[in-house]
Parts: sequence; structure tokens; C-alpha cells
Amino acid sequence: MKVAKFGGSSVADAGQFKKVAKIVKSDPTRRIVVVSAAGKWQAQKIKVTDLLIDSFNANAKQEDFHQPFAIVRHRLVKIQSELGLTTKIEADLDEIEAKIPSATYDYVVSRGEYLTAKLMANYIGYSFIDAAKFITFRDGDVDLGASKRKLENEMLGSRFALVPGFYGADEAGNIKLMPRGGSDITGAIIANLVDADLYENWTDVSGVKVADPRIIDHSKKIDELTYSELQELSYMGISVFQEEAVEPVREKHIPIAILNTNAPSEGGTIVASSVISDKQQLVTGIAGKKNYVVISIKKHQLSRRMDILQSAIEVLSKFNVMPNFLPSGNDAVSFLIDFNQVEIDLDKIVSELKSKIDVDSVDLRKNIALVAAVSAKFSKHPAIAGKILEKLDKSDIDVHMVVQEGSDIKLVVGVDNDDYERTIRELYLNSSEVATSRISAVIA
Ligand SMILES: Nc1ncnc2c1ncn2[C@@H]1O[C@H](COP(=O)(O)OP(=O)(O)OP(=O)(O)O)[C@@H](O)[C@H]1O
Ligand SMILES: N[C@@H](CC(=O)O)C(=O)O
Repeated sequence: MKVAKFGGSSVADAGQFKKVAKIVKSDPTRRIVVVSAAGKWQAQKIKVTDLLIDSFNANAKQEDFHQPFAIVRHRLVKIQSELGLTTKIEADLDEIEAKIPSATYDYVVSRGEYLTAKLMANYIGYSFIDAAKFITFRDGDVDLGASKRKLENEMLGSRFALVPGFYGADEAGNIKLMPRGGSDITGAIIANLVDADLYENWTDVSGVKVADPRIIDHSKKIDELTYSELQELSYMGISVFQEEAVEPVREKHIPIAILNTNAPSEGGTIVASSVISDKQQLVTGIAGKKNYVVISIKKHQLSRRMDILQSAIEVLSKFNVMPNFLPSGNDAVSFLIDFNQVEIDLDKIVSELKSKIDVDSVDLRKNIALVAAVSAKFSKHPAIAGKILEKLDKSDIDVHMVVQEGSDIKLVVGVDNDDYERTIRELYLNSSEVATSRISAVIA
């Protein structure tokens, strides 16, 4: 049995619905289909999820929430009428619109998936199963045991099911959202619950590319990836697969196929526990994100001062800040933090660190981009990392920091935001088959 998840671009309009139906109908083993909310595709420039967030926020600020909601209504009703569906989605839309002033954020924002799934279920003739009926949250996490029992119950009598992604419910029945991109997680959880043979993730690219296709035209496709490599790439910012969606399928050794709804015959990327590696390819994938801040605290022999480190972490936790990386040396520790996390409180955090902890200096650097090269080969051939840094040095890119931590399959460099695209291009050039012949001696 296959679980097939279709992302927002795959269900953005009636034309995209038709492509999904063709794919699903071409293989009867695709018994459970998960969909995101109608997303971006061609003329559709805003995701339904973002319009619902706008509606909720407008109401919270006592502004007109009917305006963004009208766009949601227009898009979904258009899909219904263009496909001649019998769903009567208007009644659901009326009910949701009436509830916005009193409903929770999670309820309002999850309705994009709920409504899109109802439309798709009607179109392809699958039974609609609401994720709130079986994906059960307990203490913030999904309880797989409870969810499995409930899903089995919901599936009784249904051979083919259509499930909305991105949300579940707590034991009291309150809707609980997953992180952004969470429909990937729903699909992965369901694949785990039903012991699927394959988890298909359908999007708008033919698999994971070595580097972001918006930066590298015609970037080479990665044919095979390990779960760990995909997890690291997702953590570092490739939006094509949600990082938290790896674990549920890895646990059951279920392979993932990342495929293109707009070009199903092109094939995609297969993700599994181990892969046959491409000898020529030193770096499997490159990912990154702009806009980090680096807060560095310095003191002689800081690495021996647990008390100081503890106090610094307490200051960050007080502001709900979780550093993404913590490069450290004998006399200094740096906290690398996504700027969006600290934007409002940054000055307060720096002044509290200066006033409350006994250090020689607290330095702040903004506008840092992190770029990661990921490869399972790094663990066996650490010299590759040195070669990569040498290449960046020769191209006059200022590397402010290098982090090679944790999984030891990832090398992260911190560069200026302005050098982000150039760094990705340099790494890409030196990861591809042609260029690697110059440095392949390292792995020989
Ligand atoms: N290395 C990469 N390989 C492939 N795509 C990448 C990579 N890095 C970034 N992307 C971007 O990821 C996009 C696909 O992910 P996205 O989440 O937008 O898809 P989706 O299937 O429409 O899902 P949803 O709208 O539900 O989040 C691609 O269009 C591409 O621009
Ligand atoms: N619709 C949600 C979830 C998803 O697409 O997976 C989002 O835009 O983040």
C-alpha cells in the first residue's frame, strides 16, 4: 500500500486537481491520499493557509477579516464549480466565517486543508476522513498508538481514504496544528500507522535538487538520499520536505519518493536508510537560509565555566529563543539564531547578557547567512571539508564561521547575507561531477 501526499501547488486550482486525480487513479495501491491546502501555482500567488492566517490576524486586530476570507471562498468555490462537484462547500465556508471571531488560531488556519480535502475526496470518489478524528495529540506530540487505533476504526468499510494534512486534535477534540509544511508530517505519520510500502510526496519539482532550483538553474537532481541527509537538508532550509516528517517513516524503514505532480514520468528522489552512493559526487546536497544573528560571549577559559553558560542559556530561554547552532571554543561561545525568532527582543537580550553574566564581551553580528553542504561521505573523508573551504577562500567569500557538528554529515559556513547566492553557486560548482574530478583524489 502507498500513502500519497500532494502539496499545496498540486491542489492549487481545478487544473491541478485533474493532474492529481490522474496520478491517483493510475495506481490502485495509492489507497490513502493526503492533501495540503490549495497553495501557490501560476496565477495563484498566495496560499490559502496564508489567507486564513490573515483572516485570523485581521479579526484579532479588529480589522476586516471578511476581505482575505472572501479570496479563500472565491478560490474554493471556483474549484468546486469548475469540476462540477456536489460538495456544497459554501455551507462549510459560511460556518467557518461565522466562527472566526471566536475560534482558535489552530482551528481557523487548519480549515484550508479541511476544505481542500473535502473537495478532492468528492472529485476522486475517496472517503473523506477528518484528521481530527484520529491524529491524536498528547502533551504536544502525536500519540501514534492512539492514532493507529482510531484510524483503523475510521477506515472500517473504506478502502480508499482522503485525509487533510497539517492538523490533528487533542484528547478533548480541540484542533492542533503542526508546524508550517506539516502536511508532509501527516502523510509520514499515516504511512507509519498503516505500515505503508512507500510514502509518495508529490510536489512541483522532480525530486530534491543538489541546490535550490531558484538559485541554480537546471540544478542536478539527487536520485537517492539517506533519511539523515534529507533531515539535515530540511533542517537547513530546503522547503521541499518538512524536517519532522522524516522520523515517522525512518522508524518503519518506509522509503520516501519525492515526485512531481506536473511531470510524473520524470521520476524523482528516493529516500531510504542507505543508498548506493555516486562516487563522483562529493557533496550530496546544499541548503541554506539567510538572516541569522550571531551573539558571541567571550571570557578567558569560558569552556570551563558551566555557570556562565547556564546563565546565558537562561537569558535566552526567558525570551523563548532556541539557538540553531552553538559553535564554541576555549574562550568563546556563539549562539546562532534565526533573526525572525529574536527580532523584537534582540536589544533586550544583548543588554541582559551584558548586565547579568560575568563575561569580557558580548558581540552581536547581524545579516549572516548559513549555507550547509551535506554528504554522508564527510564522516569517512573529513578532508573534503578542507577542500570546500579552500574553494570558498579562493573565490574571495568571507567565511565568518565554520560549524561541523552533531551528525558529522554536514558542514555549515556562515557568510554575509549578500554572499549567500554566490556561496551556493561555488559549492554547487565544486560538488558536481565535472568539477569534482579535480578534487576526487581526496576520496581515493
Ligand atoms: N534543493 C531543493 N530541491 C528541490 N526543491 C527545492 C530545493 N530547495 C528549495 N526548493 C523549493 O521547494 C519547492 C517545493 O516545496 P513546497 O513546500 O513549496 O511545495 P508544495 O508541494 O507546493 O507544498 P506546500 O505548499 O504544501 O508546502 C520547490 O518549488 C523549490 O522551489
Ligand atoms: N498549508 C500548510 C501546510 C502544508 O502545506 O503542508 C502550510 O502552508 O504550511
